[in-house]
Amino acid sequence: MSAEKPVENGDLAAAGPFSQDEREAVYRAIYSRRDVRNEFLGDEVPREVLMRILDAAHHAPSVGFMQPWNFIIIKDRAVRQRVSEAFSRSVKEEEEAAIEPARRGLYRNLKLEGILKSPLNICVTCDRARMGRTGLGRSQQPETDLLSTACAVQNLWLAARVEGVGVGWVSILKPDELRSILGVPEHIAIVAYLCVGYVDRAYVRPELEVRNWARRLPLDELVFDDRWGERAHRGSD
Ligand SMILES: Cc1cc2c(cc1C)N(C[C@H](O)[C@H](O)[C@H](O)COP(=O)(O)O)c1[nH]c(=O)[nH]c(=O)c1N2
Repeated sequence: MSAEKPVENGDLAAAGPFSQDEREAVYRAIYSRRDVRNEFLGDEVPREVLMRILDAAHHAPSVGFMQPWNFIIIKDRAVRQRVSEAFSRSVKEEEEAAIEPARRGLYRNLKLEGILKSPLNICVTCDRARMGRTGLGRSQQPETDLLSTACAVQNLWLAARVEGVGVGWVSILKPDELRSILGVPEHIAIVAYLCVGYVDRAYVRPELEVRNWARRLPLDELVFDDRWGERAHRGSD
């Protein structure tokens, strides 16, 4: 794909607004998407549903249209058992000790993964050399390949939501342990380990908010006008 080609009629189409119902559906997916740990039903997700979700992930934006992702679908219970053990080791040996002592009791009561409870797990990886070492858009920000892969995860998460499928991201795992369990080559970065399965109930607010671990920050405090820290134009827009 290197010969120059002019844009033709038909390469562009009307990009009009969504109808009210369509808008509401998209925002509903965004606001009701949750990180799922414990509510998995265990029923198998049919291949065609899974492929719709992965195709949505595959339509995420990516730097230089690099599409650096791969998706490893993990159903084998023995493999998930090994990942679950790696998770428990990481919690006990490192993460728990890093939590401030006053919050350790609360931390221990949090459920932070559904590796075995969900019927399948997906590991999302990033091939950092897929389009050559530094493709279009990466000369100044090489990490944008990883960011692109995170965009794919978000598409996956939202598409799963509209299919009634819950997703939980587990990052309390050493990438090298995952690499060895899943046979991921050295040059491929591990970006996300996801627990995936049908759910019939979900938290209305983030579970970490419900359990008093953190609260949603007011958007107003996070938005600046023109320069960091400035809120000069608020109310006059
Ligand atoms: C990169 C990354 C990594 C993790 C998470 C998310 C993301 C984006 N989250 C989920 C996280 O706790 C959750 O998104 C927030 O608490 C907000 O809740 P909702 O996603 O809105 O339900 C998460 N949750 C969990 O129980 N164990 C984990 O290891 C992680 N790791």
